[in-house]
Amino acid sequence: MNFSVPRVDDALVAALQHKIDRKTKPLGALGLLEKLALQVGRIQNTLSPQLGEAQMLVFAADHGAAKAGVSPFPQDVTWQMVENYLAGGAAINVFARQNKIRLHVIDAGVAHEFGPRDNLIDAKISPTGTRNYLEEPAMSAAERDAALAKGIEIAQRVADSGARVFAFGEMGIGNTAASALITSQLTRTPLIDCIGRGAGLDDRGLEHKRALLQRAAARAALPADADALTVLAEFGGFEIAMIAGAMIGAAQRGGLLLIDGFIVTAALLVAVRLAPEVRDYCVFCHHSAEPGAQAQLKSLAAEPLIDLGLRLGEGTGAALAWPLVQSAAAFLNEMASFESAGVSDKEPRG
Ligand SMILES: Cc1cc2ncn([C@H]3O[C@H](COP(=O)(O)O)[C@@H](O)[C@H]3O)c2cc1C
Ligand SMILES: O=C(O)c1cccnc1
Repeated sequence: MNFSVPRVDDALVAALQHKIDRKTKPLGALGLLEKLALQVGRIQNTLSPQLGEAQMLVFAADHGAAKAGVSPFPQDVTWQMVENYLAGGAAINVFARQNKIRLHVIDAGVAHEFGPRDNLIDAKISPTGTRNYLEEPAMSAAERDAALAKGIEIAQRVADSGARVFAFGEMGIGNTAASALITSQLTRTPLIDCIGRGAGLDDRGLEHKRALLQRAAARAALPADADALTVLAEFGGFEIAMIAGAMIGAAQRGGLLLIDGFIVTAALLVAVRLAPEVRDYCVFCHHSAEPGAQAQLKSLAAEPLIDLGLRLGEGTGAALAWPLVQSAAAFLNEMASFESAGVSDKEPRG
């Protein structure tokens, strides 16, 4: 499999910074939007970046450990929510419609037979979801590699239709637990600091999730320096693996990556271990309320654009932040400069 991603070009950094600085505003006055404009220009290697329509890829899959009680919701909610996406009724449907984002729903391994359906991409790695990592590795090396390859292929296919902006979302009951295990291992953070309430566990449920995940980590007994591929196969899930692949595929095509929530960022931790260059294509959209997000963002040196206290996933944080990304490109392309507007940029001297 080819994980190689080109480095983001820095040939235009000085020219982009000059263009940003000559806009009719005090230096740096557009704050984070200025960094974003510079990043978008660098990724597209132009002073006039064009974003076009954003593509939201929502990957769904089931987790064997869900039946052990790591989530307050039953596993069936995964396929039921996929039906909700297809019917247009979930939060991500609403925000994608509102902000004119194209939604792609991908079955990476949901334990449910959907049959042939319009608007559902069938990329099932297994008809039953991952295995229970409390007992054995969640996936085989072959399954993991198939999921990564499929993710690369899907993102590249979307890129080849002309897309330049990719957002990632997920649905999979139990996937905050898998993400906690991955995050703890790849950022070398104590597991306890990576485990949160997910879809809404109460205090007792949280204690139970902590105990189960400590058991899972003890069973896997990975060395501290275990590589990302091993960690991914150990804890899953198929949606996380496919998102990691899709991130690599999108970056290989020079796309801008909009990163949402805790699970998507766990997938990114895997992707950057496989291809470190992916990091520079990422815009961190929303600061997840899951406690493990702290370790993720620190390890990626990331500063999310917004914090609305969301703890939903589905790509909602990315969909909500998309207009800000558009604003960054718009000011770079459309705002007048001191010269073009005839605005004085200095006190006259002498
Ligand atoms: C109705 C419903 C809709 C959702 N949409 C996203 N999630 C979110 O919750 C799940 C992760 O939480 P946990 O690890 O605790 O199961 C994921 O599916 C995630 O996308 C949802 C969860 C539910 C219940
Ligand atoms: O931050 C997330 O992505 C998240 C948090 C809780 C539940 N589902 C997703």
